[in-house]
Amino acid sequence: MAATLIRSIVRNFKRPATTASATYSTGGGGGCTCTSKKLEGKVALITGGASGLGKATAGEFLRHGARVVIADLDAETGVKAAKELGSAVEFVRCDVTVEGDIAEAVEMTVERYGKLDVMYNNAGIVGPMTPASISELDMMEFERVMRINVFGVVSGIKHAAKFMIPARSGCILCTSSVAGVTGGLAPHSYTISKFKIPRIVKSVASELCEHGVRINCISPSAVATPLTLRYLQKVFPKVTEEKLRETVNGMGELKGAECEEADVAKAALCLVSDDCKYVTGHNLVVDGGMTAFKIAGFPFPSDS
Ligand SMILES: NC(=O)c1ccc[n+]([C@@H]2O[C@H](COP(=O)([O-])OP(=O)(O)OC[C@H]3O[C@@H](n4cnc5c(N)ncnc54)[C@H](O)[C@@H]3O)[C@@H](O)[C@H]2O)c1
Repeated sequence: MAATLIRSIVRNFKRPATTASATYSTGGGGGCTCTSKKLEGKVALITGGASGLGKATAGEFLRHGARVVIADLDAETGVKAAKELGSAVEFVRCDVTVEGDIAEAVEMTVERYGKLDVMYNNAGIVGPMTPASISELDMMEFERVMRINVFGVVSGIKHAAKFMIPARSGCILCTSSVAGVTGGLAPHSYTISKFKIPRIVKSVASELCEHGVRINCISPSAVATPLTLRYLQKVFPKVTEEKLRETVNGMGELKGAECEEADVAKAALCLVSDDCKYVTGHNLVVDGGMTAFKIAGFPFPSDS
């Protein structure tokens, strides 16, 4: 993700990004255009829900009738986000690298609402952008990224499953990335951590199936969120949010479509709602065709 963005930014500083007119989603801008509420009466817990994709998904779940608990490391942003989103949202401070925090967030949700229908393990970090070479990888940093992006996800699955298995219902979602679909899009630590998520999901789905519990993951391409901006600014300190949005929107292969947080949120909604009641162990890639691209002139040169 990060390396592709950097290449794209460099290209875009030289030539203006193609302007696109539509979005990946049909509703655009985060508003719900449907008439039926897909999560009416459901209770969802979202890690990393204070910002970016987690916050956008919290908003989408709310619009569809869910009550949402945001679990995040950043208490200030989390409290602000919960206030902004409304009274059906609560914040709980939680560090996903601490198993006890996850266990408490799940227990608190079940105590308060009597159940847990949706567990969304979304919290993640990119980690350092450098070094580029595996031969210089900082193993402490590698461990830190794995602890948040992998340990945190497995821990979230474990503690949600404790309630969902006896309830014989529930749905777990995890965030991977296109960086976990094809190599070379992001630093090694991030890439390795994201490659693990679809495999974890397959492994766990094989057990949870027999309890009527679904588990899937979602793999977005680059979206203009605080995470993307923060990390790009480490390489290009002058990159603005506007420039980032312009660049991200020029990255997908799908013509006439722009990528927004809402596209990921709507795909997440689809996976956790009954629209996908027969889908489990799946990795839904939301990338505007980025990982399905065709190399120009291959296999037949354009002038043949
Ligand atoms: N933005 C993108 O382009 C993109 C693309 C593909 C995948 N993703 C993935 O989507 C997820 C969300 O990313 P985002 O872009 O919304 O980022 P973001 O930085 O906007 O939000 C991530 C949230 O996770 C929280 N968090 C970080 N460490 C935590 C911890 N130890 N415990 C609890 N919360 C913690 C942060 O406080 C933050 O609120 C991540 O897993 C990321 O890898 C993002």
